[in-house]
Amino acid sequence: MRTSERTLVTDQAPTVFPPIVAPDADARAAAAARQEQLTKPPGSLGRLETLGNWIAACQGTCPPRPLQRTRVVVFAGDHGIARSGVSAYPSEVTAQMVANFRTGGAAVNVLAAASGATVRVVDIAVDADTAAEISTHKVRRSSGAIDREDALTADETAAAISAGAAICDEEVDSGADLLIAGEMGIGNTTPAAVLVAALTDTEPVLVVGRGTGIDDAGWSRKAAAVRDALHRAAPVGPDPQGLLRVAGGADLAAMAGFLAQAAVRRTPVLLDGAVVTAAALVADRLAPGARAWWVAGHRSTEPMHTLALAELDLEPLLDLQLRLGEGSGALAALPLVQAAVATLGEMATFADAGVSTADAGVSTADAGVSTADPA
Ligand SMILES: O=C(O)c1ccc[n+]([C@@H]2O[C@H](COP(=O)([O-])O)[C@@H](O)[C@H]2O)c1
Ligand SMILES: Cc1cc2nc[nH]c2cc1C
Repeated sequence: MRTSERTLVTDQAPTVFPPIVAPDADARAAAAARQEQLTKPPGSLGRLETLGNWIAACQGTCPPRPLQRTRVVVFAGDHGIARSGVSAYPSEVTAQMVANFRTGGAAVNVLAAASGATVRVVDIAVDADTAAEISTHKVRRSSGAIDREDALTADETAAAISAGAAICDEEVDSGADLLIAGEMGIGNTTPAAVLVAALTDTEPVLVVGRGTGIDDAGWSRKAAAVRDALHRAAPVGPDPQGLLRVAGGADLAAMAGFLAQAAVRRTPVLLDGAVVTAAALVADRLAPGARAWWVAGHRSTEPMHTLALAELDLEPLLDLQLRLGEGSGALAALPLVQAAVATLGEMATFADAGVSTADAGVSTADAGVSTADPA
C-alpha cells in the first residue's frame, strides 16, 4: 500500500534538529581549483579529488587540515526479533562481542589501529549488563520483537535519538574531525531492512539478505518478520521517529541521532554498511540535508544497502563483499580519505615544481574532466 492511501499517524513530540547547513561551497570550489594546479593531469586522481574537495568543504578551508582524530563509535544493542530464528547466531553474541571490542580483538579494533582511528563502544540496548563505562547511555535491555510489538516506547525513542546526538557532541567536543558509526547487534539486519523497505517503498523480499549467514529457512522467517513489521508500521508511514519506535530499535535510533547531529556539528562522517546506512536514511529524514556531510565507505552484500545508498544518492568508495558491520567497511575506506586529504594538501603545484602544464589548445573540458562534483 502506498503511504498516500493510508491514514498516517505522526509521533508526538518529534525530536527536532536545527536546519542543516551544507558544506562550504567556496572551500569546495577553491579545492577544485587547487586540484587543477597540482602536478598531475586534471582529474587524474579521480574520486580522490572529489573526496579531498568534500573534506575541504566540510572543514570550510582549502587545503584541508590533515585528519587527526577519526573516531569510531560502535552502537551495541539486542533485538527481540532475534528469538524468531532470523539470525545465524544467538543473541548472547552481542554482549560477547562487546567484551571483544573492549579488549581490542575484533575487526573494528584491528582496522582502526591500522589507520590511526580510535574506537568507542556504547551499550544502547544490550540485553545483558555490560561494563559501567560503556553503559551510561543505555536506553533499555533489548528492543522489542518488531513483528508483534513496538521496538520502543515513544519516550525511549526520543531518549535514544538524544543519546546518539549527545555522544556525537561528546566526540566533536573532544576533537573528532571525522566520525564513523559502527554497530553490533544480533538480529539488527531485520529492523534495518524494515526501515529501508518503509522509506523506499520496497517489497520485503527485495530488502531481506543473509545477514550473519542465515540459510534458506532462516531467510524465509526473516522475510515474514519484515512483512509483519512493515504491516505494523504502516500507520506511521514515512514518519522517521515513528518508524524507529515501531519497527527500528534503540541502537538504530541512537545512530540516526548521531548521524544527524554530525551534520549539525558540521563534522564529516564515513558511513559503514547496511545497518548504519538504514539509520542514515532515517537521519536524513530527521535532519533533511544531513546526507551532504556523509560519504559511503563501502557497499555491503545486503540488498537493502544498495537501495538505501541509491535513495541517499551516495556512491560507495569500496565494494569488497563485506558484510560484517562494526564500522569495518568504513575503516577499510579510511585510508582513501586520508590519501585524498594528503594529495590535496601536500602535492606540489606545476609552478612550485617547474613542471610544464598541458599544451595550449587541449582543454580539460575536451577531455570530459569534471572537477566540482560532490564527493
Ligand atoms: O551492516 C552490514 O552491512 C551488515 C551485514 C550483515 C551483518 N552485519 C552484522 O551482523 C549482525 C546482524 O546480522 P543478523 O543476521 O544477526 O541480523 C550485526 O551485528 C551486524 O553488525 C552487518
Ligand atoms: C562473531 C560476530 C561478529 C560480529 N560483528 C558484527 N556483527 C557480528 C556478528 C557475529 C556473529
